Amino acid sequence: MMLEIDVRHRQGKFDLTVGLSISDGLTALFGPSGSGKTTLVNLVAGLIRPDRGSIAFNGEIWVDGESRRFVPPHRRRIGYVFQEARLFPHLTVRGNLRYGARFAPRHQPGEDLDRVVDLLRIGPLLDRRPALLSGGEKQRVALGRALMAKPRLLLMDEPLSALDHDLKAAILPDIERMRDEAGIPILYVSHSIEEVTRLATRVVVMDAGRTVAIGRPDEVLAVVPTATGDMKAGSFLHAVVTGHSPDEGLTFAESRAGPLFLRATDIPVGAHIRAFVPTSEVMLATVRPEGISTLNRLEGTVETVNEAGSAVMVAIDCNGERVLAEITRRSATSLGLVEGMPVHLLFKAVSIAAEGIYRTA
Ligand SMILES: Nc1ncnc2c1ncn2[C@@H]1O[C@H](COP(=O)(O)OP(=O)(O)OP(=O)(O)O)[C@@H](O)[C@H]1O
Repeated sequence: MMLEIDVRHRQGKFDLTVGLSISDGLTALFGPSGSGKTTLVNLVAGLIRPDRGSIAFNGEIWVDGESRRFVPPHRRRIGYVFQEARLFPHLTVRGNLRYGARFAPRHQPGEDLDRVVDLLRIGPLLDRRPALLSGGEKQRVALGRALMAKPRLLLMDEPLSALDHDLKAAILPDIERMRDEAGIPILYVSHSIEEVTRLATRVVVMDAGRTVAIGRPDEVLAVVPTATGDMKAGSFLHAVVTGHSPDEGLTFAESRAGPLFLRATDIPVGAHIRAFVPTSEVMLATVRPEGISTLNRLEGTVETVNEAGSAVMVAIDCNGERVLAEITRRSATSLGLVEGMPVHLLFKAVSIAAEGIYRTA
């Protein structure tokens, strides 16, 4: 499958200009609030008509400004799952699923109910009405209802953001199965690095109506837009929470790179986390520093030294964890940094923002 998007659309002061090809798998649209993710999804769904440009799916033109062609939403055969499940309250789960099948094309029967029920583990819920379901169960049924229509493309706009952490964790494997077994391409909007790293085969990072990075999650998520819309480069350290010290306002964690001291969180001991360390916060030293307040002190080997604008980006391998440090050219020269050189890394506990610490399992 290939979805080709080349559109320009204005909404008040907001201007979206996107040229993008999306293929099979789960493509995550990621970016700060107001960056245009929902607008892009609505353009693909046919809920908004772009000012200019075209959208084509497998060569079938859905929108084209020049020829004024516009295929209405119900003819595109797209499944759409929103933040809230929007189930019919008067129908049982089975009734909601069967309703979805009514939108399957005439010449093709709807998806097999048993298969969808198995895929999403909703068998025990079939005779219940939505009012008696938990948030996570409702969302699973909404996914099932979308699948029953045999969509050619599934759009999911923050489908898990209303769920608490445990419900999210329970439903993520279902979405993975949908991605891998149902074989339907998915365009998935999310704010959560945790969801995106786990689910996406490809990530499109958006900022202010533009695509600013496209690639595999591990390639592009080292550059994350902040809530203010700025781009912030950094690296993720994977660690396990080992303890808390509320009096000191600290959480302790252990990573392959060494012990980490983080701002206090309520993530339980034993949980796996990722901590986003901004490149600008990492200091480098060639000798072990003594008598300083900085709590995080790691050791590693210089992997690469690359010029990045007026600064230098140094990648350091810390026992398998890769940390990026941005330093001035002057510092890089005075330290004599070269590949293979052992270095000490320092960053303060407070240099990792609370929202830069994510639970992964
Ligand atoms: N109907 C509209 N008229 C004018 N401006 C609009 C309209 N709808 C959305 N916008 C603006 O377009 C921009 C993009 O909105 P959009 O909802 O696509 O962002 P988003 O990335 O999905 O954000 P969020 O993550 O908060 O859902 C925002 O600045 C928003 O205020």
